[in-house]
Amino acid sequence: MKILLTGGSGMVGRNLLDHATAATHEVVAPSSKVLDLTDKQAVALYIADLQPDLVIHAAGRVGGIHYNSAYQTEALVDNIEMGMNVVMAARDAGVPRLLNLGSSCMYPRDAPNPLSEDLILSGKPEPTNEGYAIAKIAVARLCLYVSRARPTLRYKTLIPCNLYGVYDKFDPNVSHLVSAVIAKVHDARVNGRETVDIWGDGTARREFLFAGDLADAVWASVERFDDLPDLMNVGCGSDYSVNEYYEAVARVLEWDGGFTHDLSKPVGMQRKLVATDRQAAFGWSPRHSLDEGIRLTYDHYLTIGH
Ligand SMILES: NC(=O)C1=CN([C@@H]2O[C@H](COP(=O)(O)OP(=O)(O)OC[C@H]3O[C@@H](n4cnc5c(N)ncnc54)[C@H](OP(=O)(O)O)[C@@H]3O)[C@@H](O)[C@H]2O)C=CC1
Ligand SMILES: C[C@H]1O[C@H](OP(=O)(O)OP(=O)(O)OC[C@H]2O[C@@H](n3cnc4c(=O)[nH]c(N)nc43)[C@H](O)[C@@H]2O)[C@@H](O)[C@@H](O)C1=O
Repeated sequence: MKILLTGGSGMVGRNLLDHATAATHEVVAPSSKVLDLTDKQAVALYIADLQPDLVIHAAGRVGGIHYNSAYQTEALVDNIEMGMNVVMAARDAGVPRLLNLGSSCMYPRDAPNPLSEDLILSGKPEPTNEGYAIAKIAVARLCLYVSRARPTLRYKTLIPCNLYGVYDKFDPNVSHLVSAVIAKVHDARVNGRETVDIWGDGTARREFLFAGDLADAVWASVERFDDLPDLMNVGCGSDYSVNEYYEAVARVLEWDGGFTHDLSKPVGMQRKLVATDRQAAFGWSPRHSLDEGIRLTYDHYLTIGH
């Protein structure tokens, strides 16, 4: 198939391109310099000209809790513009299949865990990523509306839990938990520091999936697209406390220092574990343990000049 991949230079996009299945398709992955997805007309012309069989929308303006709470305008506007432009251009060009990436941030702050797909829009999102969540919900809903109005077009959304992995972002201004902890513990290790700071009291819980596993789930969804539900969580089915993620990184990086807690930092949702019933029924599950994923991510981190 001829596949348009947006976000090909990002963590998810690069893991998708590295996956063996990518080589069995014609994957076209324009960079943001070639195709700015916030430019509605450029996107419409590009997709009408390319006429892909499938679009994988993996582009996004995304950062961890600090970025998303500090840049709510950009998180809302960029993600909603990119998503609307890509979905509407695909619809108008008659692209038959589209796979959109949402996020577990779409779920209401106070929804019961594990978070099942029917809970979307059942309550207010987490304030620290409200703009991002609204954009993600809007684009996921747009996919549903387009498919309902034109049944020959199947536009579906995967809802990944938090992600980490090779090609992740390690800058503390934009990084998510696991990549941030790897950078902080590495810094303590090489500079002989005895303590590392944890944001919050460390009791919040998170589910982190290795990005290589998400890529595998996306390709499995592409290969068995007609069996895929319109909306499906992608997760590892278990979560850990923030404190436990710090302990896991210290274990893998073989650092035996201590931890302090900075209670002035944002904490976000107390828990964010996605339900994996639909994922199990679809017949997919992740392969990497947390320690294996941290090891692979750290090996990558060391290759990029640290
Ligand atoms: N990371 C996570 O924990 C999670 C991520 N997701 C979702 O997965 C997707 C990928 O995330 P991730 O790989 O981590 O993100 P990254 O920040 O690593 O990559 C984002 C990608 O989007 C591209 N992009 C951003 N703005 C534009 C634009 N205006 N035009 C064209 N391309 C643009 C970037 O290109 P460039 O570098 O050129 O700007 C980059 O390729 C996103 O939709 C995100 O919301 C969902 C759940 C968790
Ligand atoms: C995937 C989803 O996830 C994002 O929300 P989030 O899950 O809250 O993001 P996070 O991974 O950055 O934080 C997870 C938890 O970890 C704690 N924490 C401790 N110490 C550090 C630390 O040093 N850095 C960070 N970032 N968090 C820390 C932090 O206090 C919080 O409790 C959305 O913005 C959005 O990007 C989105 O799509």
